[in-house]
Amino acid sequence: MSDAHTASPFLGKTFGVTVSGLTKQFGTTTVLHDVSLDIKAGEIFCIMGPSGSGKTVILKHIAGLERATRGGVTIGEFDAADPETRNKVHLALVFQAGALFNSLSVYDNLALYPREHRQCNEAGIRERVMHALSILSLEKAANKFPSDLSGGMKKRVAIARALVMEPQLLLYDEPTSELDPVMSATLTEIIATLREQTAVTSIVVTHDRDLAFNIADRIAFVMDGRIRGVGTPADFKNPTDPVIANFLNPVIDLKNPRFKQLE
Ligand SMILES: Nc1ncnc2c1ncn2[C@@H]1O[C@H](COP(=O)(O)OP(=O)(O)OP(=O)(O)O)[C@@H](O)[C@H]1O
Repeated sequence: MSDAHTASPFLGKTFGVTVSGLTKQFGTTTVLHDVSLDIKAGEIFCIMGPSGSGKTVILKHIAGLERATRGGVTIGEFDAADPETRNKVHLALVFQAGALFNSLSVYDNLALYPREHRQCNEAGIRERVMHALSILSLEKAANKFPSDLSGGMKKRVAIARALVMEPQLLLYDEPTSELDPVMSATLTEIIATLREQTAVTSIVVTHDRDLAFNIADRIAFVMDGRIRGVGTPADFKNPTDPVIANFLNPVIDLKNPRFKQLE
């Protein structure tokens, strides 16, 4: 069995992701410069970096939602930009906004994908939906509507919905944004537990230092559309690169002209 296909209780397969020389231009602006990453099957891989550095654009290329200007992404042996790949790889996205349908109950939000894809009968769908809800401790919320839920619960529902798709690759964009510290810690545990239970490859775009350092097998730092460093959390405990060090432990200098207006 190759490195790209380790056992997963879902479909018996999970996938590594290779980003090769990925360059992306929007109009005349280049937002990704020759980005290369080798994400192993079953790994929790975090992508960190300042706002606007290109993290979400990388994630969108992995999800097949953007076309590369040069270079590309493969998921296992499949080209991420090929629409057929979505039929071969179960990929689920947990986006910043959660994107739940407000007119549908939590249960129906989760049941939507298997119903649309006619994957099983209603009894089978019920089993999958309730299993996903139980992993996220959401059984009691099944009949509620998104408007009745807190931000943290909506995030958990979004993850449960992704799980119903039986993903082999889970992509998270800022999973802990807008969450209080306790809920952030809970979510961190959930992501780690899911990987333990399902061996799913998880790619997490985040600003959240605690999240990344607690769950990542490896972290990539993206600065101005370029990879600045890749390593384990231990590698970055005391970073030698001053740019990464300043990102992780910013030194606020109130004499800096940027703060003049505050005086
Ligand atoms: N569809 C688009 N058209 C034009 N420019 C875009 C588009 N999508 C992203 N960009 C630009 O690409 C750059 C990187 O954006 P991206 O969303 O990847 O940043 P990010 O690192 O995820 O930031 P944040 O942490 O704030 O979410 C930004 O300058 C953004 O304005």
